[in-house]
Amino acid sequence: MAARTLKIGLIPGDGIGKEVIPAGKRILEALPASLGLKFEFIDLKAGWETFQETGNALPEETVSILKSECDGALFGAVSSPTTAVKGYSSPIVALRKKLDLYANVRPVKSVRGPGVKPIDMVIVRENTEDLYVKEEKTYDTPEGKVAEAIKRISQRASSRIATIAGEIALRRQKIREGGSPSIHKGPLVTVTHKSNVLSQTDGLFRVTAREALAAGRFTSVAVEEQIVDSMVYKLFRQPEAYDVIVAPNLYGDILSDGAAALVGSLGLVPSANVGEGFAIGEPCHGSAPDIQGQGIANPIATLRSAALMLEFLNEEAAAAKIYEAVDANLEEGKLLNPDLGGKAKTEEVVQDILRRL
Ligand SMILES: NC(=O)C1=CN([C@@H]2O[C@H](COP(=O)(O)OP(=O)(O)OC[C@H]3O[C@@H](n4cnc5c(N)ncnc54)[C@H](O)[C@@H]3O)[C@@H](O)[C@H]2O)C=CC1
Ligand SMILES: O=C(O)CCCC(=O)C(=O)O
Repeated sequence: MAARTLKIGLIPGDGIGKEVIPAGKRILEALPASLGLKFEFIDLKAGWETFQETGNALPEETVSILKSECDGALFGAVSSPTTAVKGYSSPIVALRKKLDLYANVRPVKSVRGPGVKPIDMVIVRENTEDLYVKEEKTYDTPEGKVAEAIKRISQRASSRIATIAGEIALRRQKIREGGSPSIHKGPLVTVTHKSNVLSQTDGLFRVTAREALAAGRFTSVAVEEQIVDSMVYKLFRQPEAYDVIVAPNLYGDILSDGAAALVGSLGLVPSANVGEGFAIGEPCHGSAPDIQGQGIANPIATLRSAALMLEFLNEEAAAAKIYEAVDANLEEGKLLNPDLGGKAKTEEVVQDILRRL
């Protein structure tokens, strides 16, 4: 069999992005040759440091190389400022839109072990609209300043995100039927929203998602809905109840960081930004300035993001190898980074996982 060569863009960004993306590259390079996969890597720039050097947080070259040369990419994290800086705009938010990576898929899974609450869910977050259209303005009134933001929800985006959520639920069910142990009995998609208050925007998301999931091919998928605030409550009390969650952009972002706390650390939770035939693996965490430069960032979210990217590039066997090696490290629990209560450095965890691969 001729080897398939995948061209992967590497965008470390800022802070611990620079510490974890090299680990993602190394795990791809270390995959067994028997899988028939080869990789070529292209280093690409984006982020706050890039903005300071060039005046542009997302150089046009990065976008054009991703579009014209790459099969996929790994994105670390960027340090976006919390106060407006003229000319700066979050490069990852822009990339998702420019490449039409309409789904942000975030699996959250606990480690198997005695006394550990089993959690195995995927949060499927809409990735192109909602408040992330970033159409904001501030104006003066006699009572002081007022700021406004547009929350845009479209039928098209809501329908396609619910459709991919349904497909992911079916795919998970198929893996279970293949004999993988699971805490879930059948495929379930939970649609989350706040349409009791935002009846137009979240109302459109809710109705459209339910319509998409009513399609014939999803008849085996149970569909539930849950208002986002009580969803947080139930997520914390009964996380094992969730299989696939589909959410508008901002709720999906918030829910997935919350869910990360349930499985031990943001440093464990991966994501993939998925479009038609293209995927960017991206850890859910940010640039973690509080630990940057110490060599202690947990690389696992990035390693799992590399695997997730491979899954969406139809390389499930290669992805499974990475998941197994990571799970073996966590289940043994001897070499853990400080976010999980251990003392290991990033490099030690990477070495341990590479050895298991
Ligand atoms: N996709 C992206 O590029 C994202 C970027 N950010 C940016 O990151 C910066 C910092 O944001 P924060 O709110 O502090 O969120 P953060 O996710 O960077 O950090 C939150 C907490 O989790 C810890 N943490 C995160 N990843 C970890 C890892 N791999 N290993 C061990 N501990 C880890 C951090 O040390 C910190 O205590 C901001 O400038 C923000 O704009 C935030 C989220 C996503
Ligand atoms: O800080 C940034 O530039 C982007 C933060 C993005 C983020 O949290 C997300 O939506 O995944």
